[in-house]
Amino acid sequence: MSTDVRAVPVVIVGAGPTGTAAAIELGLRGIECLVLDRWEDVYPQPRAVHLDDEVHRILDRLGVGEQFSAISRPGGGLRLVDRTMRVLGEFARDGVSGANGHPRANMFDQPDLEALLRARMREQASVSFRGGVVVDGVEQVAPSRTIVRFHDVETMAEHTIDAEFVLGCDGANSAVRAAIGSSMLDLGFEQRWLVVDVATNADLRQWEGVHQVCDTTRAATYMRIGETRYRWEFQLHDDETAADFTDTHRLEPLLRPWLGDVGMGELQVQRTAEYTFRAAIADRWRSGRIFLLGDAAHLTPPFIGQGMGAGLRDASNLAWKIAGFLTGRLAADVLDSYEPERAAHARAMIVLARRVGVVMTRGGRMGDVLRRSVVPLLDVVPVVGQQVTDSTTPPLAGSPWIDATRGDRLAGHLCPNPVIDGRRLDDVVGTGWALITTRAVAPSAESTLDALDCAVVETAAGDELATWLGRGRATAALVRPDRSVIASGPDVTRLCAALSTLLAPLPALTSI
Ligand SMILES: O=C(O)/C=C/c1cccc(O)c1
Repeated sequence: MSTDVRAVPVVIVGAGPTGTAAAIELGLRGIECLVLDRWEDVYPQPRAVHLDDEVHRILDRLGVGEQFSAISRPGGGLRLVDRTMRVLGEFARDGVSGANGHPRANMFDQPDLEALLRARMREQASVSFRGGVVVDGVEQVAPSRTIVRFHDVETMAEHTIDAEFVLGCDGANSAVRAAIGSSMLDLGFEQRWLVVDVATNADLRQWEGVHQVCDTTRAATYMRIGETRYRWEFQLHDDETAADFTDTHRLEPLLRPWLGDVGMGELQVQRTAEYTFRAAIADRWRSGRIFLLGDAAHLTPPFIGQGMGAGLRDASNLAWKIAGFLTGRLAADVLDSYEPERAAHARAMIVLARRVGVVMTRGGRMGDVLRRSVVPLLDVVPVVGQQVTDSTTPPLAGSPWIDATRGDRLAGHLCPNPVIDGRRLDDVVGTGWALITTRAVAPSAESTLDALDCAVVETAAGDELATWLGRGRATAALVRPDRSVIASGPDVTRLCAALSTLLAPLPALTSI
């Protein structure tokens, strides 16, 4: 056993997008953390392909938003088609979302995004990364002390480290989840699908959104994810495996409906792989100061492209809370808000994805007939109809850190991100708290907010923010570092008072 026991405030297990995002968020707040991963480099194969405009804002806050725009391609939205490609329903997402300031659908190749995140993580002075290691044990020995044991894959040298917090971002087979005795609750969806990634210079001339083929005999998904990159997914029959589709003769009949006059010889098949699409959520996301994030906490079928985004939302929800606690500015109860806020949101997105999956794949011949009326179906199932159409995700709820007292119409919602004097609100406000108000702030409240390091954004009638406040029947809104509204209302003084009960002032700078 090595004797290199040392301590670090936060250990992050897993350097996928969720773990890296959490590390960057903590690093930007000066929190020391150690990130451990089985691999030195990012996994080179394509996987997730879509993030929405809300999650693009998270990437902005991490400092990789512009780079992400450069490696991603705006998507056209979602189209449900039958097996003859007749359009059953279309949910267009072309154009930039007014609220968030980014394309509502962003298509990309996961290794490209992971490379950006890794590079950004390495820029954080307080973050260390150790690849080529496997975590063997995570044991909380005292309320603020967890021992993480890991070994070097190459040398087999064993190490231990003390952490105050451990973030399990270690994926679907999470060792951290097992260590805290949490189990995945099956939410009733499990299907084997074939995933086919193709590169080609040929233009397939298809609609630029995601095509979901609703067909009980062979449900399928097609989408363009880059200038020269395309993704197909096909439900596998019970007697099939991905190995049956490695040669182009077997693949051609599957791809042909989208190829027009493009020949198979013009396509480079980058990868065929089998995935089991599941809907599941962890029964507990936390034990003491050990937390689960990303696929360790939830598995979302890919039919609405919300799987990876859920992990980035977890990181964005939790990191400021841990940093606030470790710097003494937030009380420990802020940590209690992570699981209720994120579990309810993740579950809603899983259920929505599962419903789209069911519409696509189940019901036999009668199901095919019913799917012809899928548009009315989406109208009558509000969560599917409204969310698939709007591409907005549900407001956060369920914790005292969202003060959704009766009548507060904005609490839990993301605040908009308009351009103010040439800069987006998120750039103006940075990584901290903000008060958005249509009324001038009284000097006493202003000095309170200043001591709390809470930015004040005054907005005038006719501005986008003022219109948003007006729709919420509020004149001011208090916005958390993750841009969710904690409370809104007509009384700035009450909001300031509320913030002072939650947030300690910045420590005064001591002069020498
Ligand atoms: O609703 C959208 O805009 C995108 C949906 C989507 C994205 C990626 C993969 C999918 O199967 C669906």
